[in-house]
Amino acid sequence: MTTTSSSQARPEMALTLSPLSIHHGPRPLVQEVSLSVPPARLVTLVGQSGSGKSLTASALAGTHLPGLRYSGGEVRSGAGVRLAHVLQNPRTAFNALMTMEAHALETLATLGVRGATAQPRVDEALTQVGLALEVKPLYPFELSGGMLQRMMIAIALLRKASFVIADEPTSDLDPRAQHRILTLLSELVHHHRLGVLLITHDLGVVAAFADEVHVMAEGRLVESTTPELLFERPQSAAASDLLSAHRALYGEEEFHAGA
Ligand SMILES: Nc1ncnc2c1ncn2[C@@H]1O[C@H](COP(=O)(O)OP(=O)(O)OP(=O)(O)O)[C@@H](O)[C@H]1O
Repeated sequence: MTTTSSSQARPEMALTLSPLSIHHGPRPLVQEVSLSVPPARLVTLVGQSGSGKSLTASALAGTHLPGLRYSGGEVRSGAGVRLAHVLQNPRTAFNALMTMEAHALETLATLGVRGATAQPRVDEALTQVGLALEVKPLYPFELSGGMLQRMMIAIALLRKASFVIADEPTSDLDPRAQHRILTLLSELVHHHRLGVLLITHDLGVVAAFADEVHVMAEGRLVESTTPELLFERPQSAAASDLLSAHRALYGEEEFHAGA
């Protein structure tokens, strides 16, 4: 989970990335990609493996990888707005020697919340993400991947993050656990005005949960549209390919939101 800054959130401003390019030596990995994640919207980023989604998302989360050359890519989100980065493999985000409660309390302590006021906040966040309070004394190895994903989201809530960047947050989970996490994120978007950038390989997820979809191919953003239009009239070859692959797996069913 990454932090940009502290103080008061201004949730009316979008999280934006000005045109970003990333090179590895002479090789372009991301080319002139800009993105905007408004509050209360679930924005998805799709594209074939290697198309540059994760590099773009991590740059938006403020992470620049060593050995790569970044140009442009200024991140703006309004003064004091906090971001949370929910990682593909949640286990790497936790300290193996700390309980869930210790993680949560440490998060609150960084915001100056300690002592008697901290405990009810922890319980509230765990309940919000559907985790039993019995997880508090448990260590990361004692929780499933899905529980750890929920815990990452609980920590994002404790940090009062206005935006969550989630890189295939459900790829390790079984379908039911996947659906629960995505439903939770979607509820936070629509009831708490959270802005979410979700990287996914699954156009079924796009159809069911996304407000917007951006398609990447070979390091470029090639299409930005709504899920409805993506399914009805894909404009780019990359979107058509993703759609054909999706239909080959799941059949010809038409788009329906909330599927
Ligand atoms: N640290 C790095 N050094 C060199 N090349 C890298 C590095 N990280 C990523 N790349 C390359 O950049 C390209 C884009 O990678 P990225 O991880 O953003 O793709 P992606 O669309 O997220 O793929 P996937 O869906 O498989 O996660 C790939 O060709 C990858 O091999």
